[in-house]
Amino acid sequence: MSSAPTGNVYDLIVIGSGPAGQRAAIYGAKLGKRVALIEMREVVGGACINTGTIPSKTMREAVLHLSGYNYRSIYGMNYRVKERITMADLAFRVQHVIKTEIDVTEAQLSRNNIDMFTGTASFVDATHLKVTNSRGDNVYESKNIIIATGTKPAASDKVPINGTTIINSDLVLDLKQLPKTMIIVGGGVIGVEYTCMFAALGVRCTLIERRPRLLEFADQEIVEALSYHLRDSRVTMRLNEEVESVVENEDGTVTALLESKKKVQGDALLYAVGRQGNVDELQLGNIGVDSDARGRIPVDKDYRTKCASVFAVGDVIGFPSLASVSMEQGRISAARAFGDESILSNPSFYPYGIWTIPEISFLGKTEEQLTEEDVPYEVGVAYYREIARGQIRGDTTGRLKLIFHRENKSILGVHIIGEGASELLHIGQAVMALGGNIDYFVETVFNYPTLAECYKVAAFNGLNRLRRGD
Ligand SMILES: Cc1cc2nc3c(=O)[nH]c(=O)nc-3n(C[C@H](O)[C@H](O)[C@H](O)COP(=O)(O)OP(=O)(O)OC[C@H]3O[C@@H](n4cnc5c(N)ncnc54)[C@H](O)[C@@H]3O)c2cc1C
Ligand SMILES: NC(=O)c1ccc[n+]([C@@H]2O[C@H](COP(=O)([O-])OP(=O)(O)OC[C@H]3O[C@@H](n4cnc5c(N)ncnc54)[C@H](O)[C@@H]3O)[C@@H](O)[C@H]2O)c1
Repeated sequence: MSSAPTGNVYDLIVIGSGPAGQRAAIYGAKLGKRVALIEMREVVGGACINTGTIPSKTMREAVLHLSGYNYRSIYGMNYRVKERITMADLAFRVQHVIKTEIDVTEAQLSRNNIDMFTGTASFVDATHLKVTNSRGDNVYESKNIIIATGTKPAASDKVPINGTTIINSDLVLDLKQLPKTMIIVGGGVIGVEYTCMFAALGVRCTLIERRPRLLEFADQEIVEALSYHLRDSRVTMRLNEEVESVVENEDGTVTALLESKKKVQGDALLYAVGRQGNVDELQLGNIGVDSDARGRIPVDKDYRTKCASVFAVGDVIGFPSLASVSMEQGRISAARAFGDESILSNPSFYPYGIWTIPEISFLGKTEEQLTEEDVPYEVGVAYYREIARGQIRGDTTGRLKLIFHRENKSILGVHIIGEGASELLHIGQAVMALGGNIDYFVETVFNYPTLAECYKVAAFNGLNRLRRGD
């Protein structure tokens, strides 16, 4: 065993400063422990602040604002806040928010007396880490180590990412100009979110997905509603098609070669076929821990790896790979490391927010899952077009769908597509988590005119169907 200098001994060391690592470190500090956080990048925040969640959600906001997209149903299809939107317009707002988020995060970490070290961490053994940076190596020691190293975009030898015409989700803002046509490979969350943004900017998009449907974990009816919007935005969807390779053409365009021998040409291509865990640098073999082919580390319910002193949280452990859930896993792992059982969090109530245009949000079961499980359910739906706030906001295509048990009327799922979906979902989440049933919505008065009214309308609709025995 290598020993660390006395000053380098901590109660807890966290590797990675994304949402999982930040929350683990702060929770440890709040328990009064001496905590160090190691980050290989020059800036804190991980994929969440620097390349993933925050940039993509800020870009979406800029797209919606500048394109006037949300108000076209009121002022006409030609309504724009700015003609000729450039990548620089989008990057301007994104860089501002990234900088602010980094500042806020650094302040939180330093306020909690967390020691920050820049460098790449690797395991020497179960309680010692080597941290390497341009100035050399240092060894740190702790009885508790939390891996929160996140993921990077999956790559292929046959897809030459060049940062200009062939990009992955880390490089979207490096595009010098908006392409006229764009190919998006992968109909998962990243591919679909960016397709919506580029389509709202007037880019002709072709979305290629090897499975028969997009977002396969979401409710089918909601995905069908989204597909309607994609087609309406002139997106061509090629489902059941796998991209085998991508080539750069002499005229500067790119061509995706499909397994079916078809070819799709475009000005630019976004490759979004999943993510790969950041485990290569960690030397997990030195602590007897394995990762799978996608770089995911197996853990138990407390996020402990096979090596008792080492936990793993966030995207590096796989599904659901969300910033929200990564934060919670970070807190729980730090708590468990010090025998604190006080945080109880039920994964069945974890929500999903997909920032498509319009956005989608859901929690609980889908109709397909309940049918598979032979659960007797009924559905109540409210359409935004029937809700005053929907008309006021100019979103007349949204809908909220409540799924509830036919016998005890407990809420089994809430699925929303439409502006405000991700915020609106939390009402259903609270009722579900607190064990309420659909009667709550019937008996409760909501502010008017708000989208919350959808819950009441959907509840009445569902109960009427139940009575009629539809
Ligand atoms: C385009 C995109 C959009 C997204 N949108 C959303 C969204 O809307 N909502 C949502 O909830 N989630 C979203 N996500 C997912 C979200 O970003 C991740 O779930 C979250 O960032 C995972 O947090 P993490 O802490 O596990 O890892 P990360 O945020 O990836 O952070 C890991 C950190 O560890 C560092 N690191 C890696 N290896 C080492 C090492 N050996 N030594 C030192 N440091 C190391 C990395 O440099 C990085 O800073 C999105 C992701 C992407 C890519
Ligand atoms: N709003 C959010 O919460 C949000 C937003 C973005 C990303 N994320 C997280 O990031 C993670 C990664 O997202 P992602 O979209 O890259 O991965 P993903 O695994 O969700 O989707 C990748 C898609 O690409 C398809 N695919 C793979 N190879 C292909 C090929 N050769 N040709 C055609 N299609 C192919 C797959 O079938 C799959 O549907 C997700 O797990 C998600 O949790 C979350």
